[in-house]
Amino acid sequence: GGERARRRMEGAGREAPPRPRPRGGSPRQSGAKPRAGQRGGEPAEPGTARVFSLFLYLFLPCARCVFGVRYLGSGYTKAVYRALLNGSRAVALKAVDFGGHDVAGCVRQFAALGDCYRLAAYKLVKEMVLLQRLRHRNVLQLYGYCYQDSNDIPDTLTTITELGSPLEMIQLLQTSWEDRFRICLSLVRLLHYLAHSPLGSVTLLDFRPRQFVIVDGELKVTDLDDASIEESSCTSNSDCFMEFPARNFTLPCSVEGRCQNMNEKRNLYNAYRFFFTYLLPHSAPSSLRPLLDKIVNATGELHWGIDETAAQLERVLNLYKSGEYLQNTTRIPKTEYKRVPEAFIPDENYRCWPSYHHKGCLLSVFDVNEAMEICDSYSQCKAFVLTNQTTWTGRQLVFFKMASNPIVPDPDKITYVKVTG
Ligand SMILES: Nc1ncnc2c1ncn2[C@@H]1O[C@H](COP(=O)(O)OP(=O)(O)OP(=O)(O)O)[C@@H](O)[C@H]1O
Repeated sequence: GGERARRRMEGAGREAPPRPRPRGGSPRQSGAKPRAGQRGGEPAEPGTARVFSLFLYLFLPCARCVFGVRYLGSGYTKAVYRALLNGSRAVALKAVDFGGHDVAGCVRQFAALGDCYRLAAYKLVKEMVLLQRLRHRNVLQLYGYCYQDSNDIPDTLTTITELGSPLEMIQLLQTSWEDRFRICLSLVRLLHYLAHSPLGSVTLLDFRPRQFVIVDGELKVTDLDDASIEESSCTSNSDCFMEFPARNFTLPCSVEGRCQNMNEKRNLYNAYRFFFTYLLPHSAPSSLRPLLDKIVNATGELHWGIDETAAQLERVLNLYKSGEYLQNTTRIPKTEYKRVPEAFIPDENYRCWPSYHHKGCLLSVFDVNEAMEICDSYSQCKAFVLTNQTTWTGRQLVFFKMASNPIVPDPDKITYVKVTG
């Protein structure tokens, strides 16, 4: 129950959000605080200039840069808020949670709020430094930080990052395989980066789904305070023991006295047990199932490292995107379809699962043949409409309909009507 006890103080006894307060006078002492804005000699990347300029003016009291602060959630140590930067861009603010388990527990024991704050703020600073050094599309982007006085403590730190939405496993299980595969692929790309990061091989000691958020359909890691870079030292293999609830592993101890690839393998097994088993095989295209099952088994047994796992997931992506996964299923034309260009059927929806639209049956297809196959296999389906929208893999979104009347002109769509008889 430690995990549970550790969590959730939401609602009860919550501190007020870090409402930015205008502060009188005292100009910021430069050099006294970590400078998230100093990006050293990192290579320029797209958007760097914009991010850098954000850093520059966020060495400011929070009140000067964020507005409309709203509480989002919290964990053991930190509370997260949504806010508007310059009144436009929505961002996430993270600050030490004075009502959280860490600070409250420490204060109960030591009755020293200032020191307890500093102890907890260490995690926030560590996370900020890691977010700054580990730059990848699946690591939450750090925009900067600001200061404010809070609970009589001067200059408490607030970090400002990209805003995400919490990763809800139940919700994910109800989405299309394509979207679930995207989560697994972003996770594997993240773990590949972490295994080869500029800081060495990084492991996420706390790997539950709540350490991640979704931004535009991609998974990103947000909570890095439990990240570790040190590979365990060992004198024999038995020192390299990894214990999980359902399985244990013993890794080889290298001649240098380090547990070989332990950081990478810990991440990978966690990815298997929290993500792959639930998200990868379930309702996947049948021709991809053998490969997906192989990935799930190999990671569950830790037979592969992250490089091989990443390569195999990229392979699945290519098979899916290129339509190669369809090749051994040649369509036997059961039904004729009449093509009606520049036409749309506004009503006549029926529900299907997993649909991209909550009212109608909106699915992604590789091409018109796949759409015909889908319509052939649903007795309800009497027509379908190709839209000009695509999914993240570039597949076309298609509405399946239970009748073809009324049909209206629409320059961006093509309707196919089943010709019966
Ligand atoms: N950038 C973000 N956008 C939206 N929500 C976020 C963001 N970052 C964190 N959250 C939410 O806030 C919660 C708390 O954040 P975080 O995990 O960093 O705090 P913590 O105290 O370290 O938590 P834990 O005790 O779980 O390690 C997360 O579970 C997540 O749902």
